[in-house]
Amino acid sequence: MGDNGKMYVPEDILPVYRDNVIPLADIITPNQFEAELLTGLKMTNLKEALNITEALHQKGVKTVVISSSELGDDTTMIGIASTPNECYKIEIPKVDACCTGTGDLFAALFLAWHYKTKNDVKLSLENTIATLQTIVQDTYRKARVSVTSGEIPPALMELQLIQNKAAVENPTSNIKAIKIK
Ligand SMILES: Nc1ncnc2c1ncn2[C@@H]1O[C@H](COP(=O)(O)OP(=O)(O)O)[C@@H](O)[C@H]1O
Ligand SMILES: Cc1ncc(COP(=O)(O)O)c(C=O)c1O
Repeated sequence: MGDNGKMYVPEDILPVYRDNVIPLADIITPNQFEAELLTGLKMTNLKEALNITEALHQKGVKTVVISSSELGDDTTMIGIASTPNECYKIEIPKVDACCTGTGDLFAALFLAWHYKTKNDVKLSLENTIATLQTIVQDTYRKARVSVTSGEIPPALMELQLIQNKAAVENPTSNIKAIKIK
C-alpha cells in the first residue's frame, strides 16, 4: 500500500483494505506505515507495536507480520511476527540504500516458509530475514562498485534475486528472533 509516509495506491482504497480485505486474510505482512494506516494507531515503541498486532488479530487475521519498523536504531530495523498466542521480534541490519520490491519478496518468502514449517512463525521469520539479508547485501555491494560514495540511484538497487537462488532455497544466518509474547 505504501512506505515512508507515502501511499502507492489511491487513498480511497484504504477503507476497502481495512474493512473488507483484511478481515478475509489469514496472513498479512504490512510494513510499519501500512500497519499504522490499517489500524489508525501509532507505533513508536514495542508496546504500541503489540497493540497494533493485537488490533489486527481482532479483525480476524491469524498471522500478522510487520516486515520492518523504525523501532530499531540507526543500524537496525525491527521485524515482528505475531499470532494470537505468541509474538517474536527480529533485529535486521540495515544497508544504507532504498530497496524496491523487498516487501513483495518478504511476503513471498514468509508465505512459503509458513507453509513449509507448518505455521512455525519464529522459523519462518528467521528464514525470511536470512534470505533478504543475503539478497539486499549482495545488491548493495554490487551497486557500491559503480557508485563508491553518496546515495545509490534506485535503478542500481534492482534486487539480485536470480543470482541468489541458493539463498532462497537454503537461507543461512545467525540472526535469531526473540520471543516477546
Ligand atoms: N535498507 C534496508 N536494509 C536492509 N534490509 C532491508 C532494507 N530495506 C528492506 N530490507 C529488507 O526487506 C524487508 C522488507 O522491507 P520493508 O521495508 O518492510 O518492505 P517495504 O518495501 O514493503 O516497505 C525487511 O524486513 C528487510 O529484511
Ligand atoms: C506501485 C508500487 N510501488 C512499489 C512497490 C514495491 O513495494 P515493496 O518495496 O514494498 O515490495 C509496489 C509493490 O507492489 C507497488 O505496487
